[in-house]
Amino acid sequence: FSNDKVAHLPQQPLLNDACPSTSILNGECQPPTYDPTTGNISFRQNSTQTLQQSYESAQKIANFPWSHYPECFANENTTEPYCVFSDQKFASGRGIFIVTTSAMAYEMLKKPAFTDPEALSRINNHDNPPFETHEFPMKGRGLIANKTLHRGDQIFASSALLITNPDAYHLVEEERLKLIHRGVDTLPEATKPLFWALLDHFKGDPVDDRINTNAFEIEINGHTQHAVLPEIAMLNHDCRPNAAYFWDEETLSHYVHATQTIYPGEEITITYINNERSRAKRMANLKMNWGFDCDCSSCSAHPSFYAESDARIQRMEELISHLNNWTPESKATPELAETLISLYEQERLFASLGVPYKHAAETYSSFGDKWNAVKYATLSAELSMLDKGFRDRDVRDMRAMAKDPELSWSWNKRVGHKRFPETCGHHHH
Ligand SMILES: C[S@@+](CC[C@H](N)C(=O)[O-])C[C@H]1O[C@@H](n2cnc3c(N)ncnc32)[C@H](O)[C@@H]1O
Repeated sequence: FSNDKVAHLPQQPLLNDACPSTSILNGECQPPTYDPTTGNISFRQNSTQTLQQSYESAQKIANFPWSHYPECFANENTTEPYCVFSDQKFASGRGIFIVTTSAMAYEMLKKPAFTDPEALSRINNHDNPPFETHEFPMKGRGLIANKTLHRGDQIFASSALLITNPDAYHLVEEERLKLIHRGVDTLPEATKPLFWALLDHFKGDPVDDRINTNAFEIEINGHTQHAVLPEIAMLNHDCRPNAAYFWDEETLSHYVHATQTIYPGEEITITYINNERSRAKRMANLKMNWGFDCDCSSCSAHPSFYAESDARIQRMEELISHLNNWTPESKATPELAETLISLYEQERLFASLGVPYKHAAETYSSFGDKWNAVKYATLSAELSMLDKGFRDRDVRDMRAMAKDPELSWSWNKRVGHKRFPETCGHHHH
C-alpha cells in the first residue's frame, strides 16, 4: 500500500531548486531538507522572502505543489518548523493556505481534495443558494432560508479557506502572526474578500481575530486542526439548531444539511457546542470561546422553564448510563430507550436524535426485537449521517444493523433480563 500512497505524491522538487541560488548565497533562503523515508520536505528556515519572491521561487520548481515558497519559523519550543503552505489553484481556484508542519501539509496533499480533480465537484457550488444573508439585532449577520428545506436537504458544502495547526501557538507570537498574515496575502485576489468579510469579534489582530471568531475544530488523520470556511462561518449558534454540519477530511470540506423542516424566513442555525449539557455550562462555553451571551430560547427561558429543561438533560444522562450498562444488573429496557428518545424530542434536540435512536436500536436488538432494531438503526443512520458524515463509524454500524440486526454485537445480549425491574410488583394497588 505504501507504493500506492507514494504514487499520489506530487513530484518532489530538486533540493537546490527550492530557492533561487542568489537568495541562498544571500542567506535569504535555504534549501529544504528531504527525508527519503517519508518523502517529506522540511523547510527549515525563517525565510525573509517577500511575497513576490516566494511566488517566484515556487514557480521555478517543476511540479512544486504550492504556489508560494513556504515561509517557516521554529524555536526551542517546537520540534519541527511551522510553515505556511499556499495553493492558489485549490478547489478550482478558490485557494487554500495551511499553517502547519511540512509533514502534516504533505499528508494533506495525499487527500483526494488535492489528488482527485472530481473530489470537489459537489463542493463550493454557491449559485442559487437556498438562503439569504440577514442582519439580526444582537448577533450580527446570519442566514435565513428562502425556500422550504426538508430534513436531509443539503444547504451547502464548501472547502476550507485555511487550516491552522493549534501547535503553532508554540511559536513566538509575532512569528505565528506573520505566518497567518502571509497566508491571507497568498489567497487568490477573488477569495480575499471572503476572508476579510468574516466577523472580528474580539478586535485584536485583524487576521488572528477573524480566525478565532470563525474557526472550527476539525480532524485530519487523527490530529485536531482549526479550519475556517467562510460560508459556514455565517451561521449563528442555537442550542436547538435546525441544521447540522460535518467535516469531511477527504475533501477538506464542511457539509451542511437541514435536520428538520425549515420554512422560508426562518434562520438556519447550527450548534457551536455540545448541547446535551445544562444551560449554565452551555452559556459559559459560548461566552468563553465566542464571547457572546447565549440568548437562544432554551437559554433565555424563565428560570422555572430552564430548570425543567436542565432536569430533562440530567435525566437523559442517567438513562444513557443505564443503556450503556451491558452487565446482567443493567436496568436497560426498550421502554427506557423510548423515554430517552422522548426526552430528546421534548428538548427539541432534533439534530441530535441519531444518539437516542442508536441506543434504542441496540436495546431492541439486545432483547431480540428484530424489527424495532431495524427501525431505529435506520433512523439513527439517517440522522447521524447529517452531523457525523457519511464515513462515520456509528453510521456504518447502524447501516449494518438495519441490514441484519442478528449479526450485530448487541443481538440477544439481554434476552432473559427482566424488562420491568423498577415497577414490577410495586404499582399494583
Ligand atoms: C461564526 S460567527 C457567526 C456569524 C456572525 N453573526 C457574523 O455576523 O459574521 C460567530 C459570532 O456570531 C455571533 N453569534 C453567533 N451566534 C450567536 C447567538 N446565538 N447569539 C449572539 N451572538 C451570536 C457571535 O458574535 C459569535 O462570535
